[in-house]
Amino acid sequence: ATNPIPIREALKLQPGQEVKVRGWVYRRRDLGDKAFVVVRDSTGIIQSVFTPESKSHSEARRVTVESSVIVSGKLREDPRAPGGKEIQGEELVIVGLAENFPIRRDVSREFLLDVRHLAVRSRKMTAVLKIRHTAFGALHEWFRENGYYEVQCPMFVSAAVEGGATLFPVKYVDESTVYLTQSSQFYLEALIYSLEKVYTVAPSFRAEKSRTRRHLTEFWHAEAEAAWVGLDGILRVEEELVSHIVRGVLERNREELALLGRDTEKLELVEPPFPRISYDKAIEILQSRGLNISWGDDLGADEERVLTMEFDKPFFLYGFPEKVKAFYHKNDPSRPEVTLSADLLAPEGYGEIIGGGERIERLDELVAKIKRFGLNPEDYRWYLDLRKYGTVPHAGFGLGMDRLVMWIAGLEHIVDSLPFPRTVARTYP
Ligand SMILES: NC(=O)C[C@H]([NH3+])C(=O)NS(=O)(=O)OC[C@H]1O[C@@H](n2cnc3c(N)ncnc32)[C@H](O)[C@@H]1O
Ligand SMILES: [Mg+2]
Repeated sequence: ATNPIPIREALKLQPGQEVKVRGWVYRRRDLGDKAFVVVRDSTGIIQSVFTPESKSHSEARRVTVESSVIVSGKLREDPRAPGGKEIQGEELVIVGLAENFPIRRDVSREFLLDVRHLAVRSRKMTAVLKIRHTAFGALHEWFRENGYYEVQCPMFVSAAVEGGATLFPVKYVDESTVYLTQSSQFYLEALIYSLEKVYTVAPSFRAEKSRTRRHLTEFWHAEAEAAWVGLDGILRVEEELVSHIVRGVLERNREELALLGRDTEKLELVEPPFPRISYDKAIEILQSRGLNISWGDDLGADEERVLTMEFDKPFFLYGFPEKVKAFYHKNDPSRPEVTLSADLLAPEGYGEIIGGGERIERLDELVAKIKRFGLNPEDYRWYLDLRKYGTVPHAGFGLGMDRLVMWIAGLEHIVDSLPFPRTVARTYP
């Protein structure tokens, strides 16, 4: 065998064929005078066995875990080997001999986060990254197949979208203070007057003070905005999009979902239409389940978890009271105390993955609400301009991609959904 092939392909070959693979030593052990070297690459693992007759027997006995190697030999059946086949090792070239690899079975979660730059090599992390890859690709697929233009918005901004409490201030080059973006929404609302339907996938930043399983300080945010669309229309977009992504992962990442031990039964149910319940109904359900909550309260992770147990697929929670949502949400003309807003909650206890709804399109209504919320219209000067020049009904949403991957992959904590998480307690490595 001259050129190395992916391990996944090597395992498909017939026993007796010569094969060459390359990658990193996943496991190594001696049994008597035999050296067993399991090699890992991005597609999987394969065992190779070296005997004293093998040309590279001494290399196979001295090579260390995570050394980079090129292994060649003859393929043979062995039901005890991963994938049911192994390489009868002939040659093992050590490309980079690894120092003592610090990650062992018994290390703590915190240590694994401290060495995330090495822990990303694990089979679990590799599986999550492949699911993440599919989810991001399916999102782009759906938006582009449905007439949405991908746009890019600034990361340095001058105003809060989701409240000042979670703004990250940044000392700008001219010594002024600007902020890291919390959401590209306002820029998307400007761009619908050019492209009508737009989306962007970019980091958003929130100075979250609380340590929870679903909050990052830097998260990947897929946001969309569409002109001429109301609340019902944007909910249909959201359920089609999320269903397309889940279907894509079920089609392309069965192996990874299995490696993660993910029960995919609930994911198989994800298809439109998703149930829609009002905020009023949600409060009723929560009170009937004994939670101490009143109409007008915001819903936190605990309340959302209880609600998700009522459904076996994602569901919309719509019609939040004005005071629990940001200022830009349009008030329901027939019931001004509530807004034409909606969150999408993922089942199995995961909760909110999307926030969105219809925006206020009338200038006078928006100025009045900005003032009612104690904000300064001057801080929203250019955002208000959008209502002065041909305003249109429009709606949009923001999908937390890390929360989406956390749910689809069945992860316990959002930090396991992306390679280098940023939380209130971590900005290293
Ligand atoms: N274009 C829009 O309409 C988006 C809107 N301005 C917005 O930012 N809504 S949101 O605050 O609910 O955030 C949207 C989603 O963004 C996710 N999100 C929001 N904050 C976080 C944090 N801190 N960590 C991880 N994920 C987060 C979560 O899934 C939310 O549902
Ligand atoms: Mg939200």
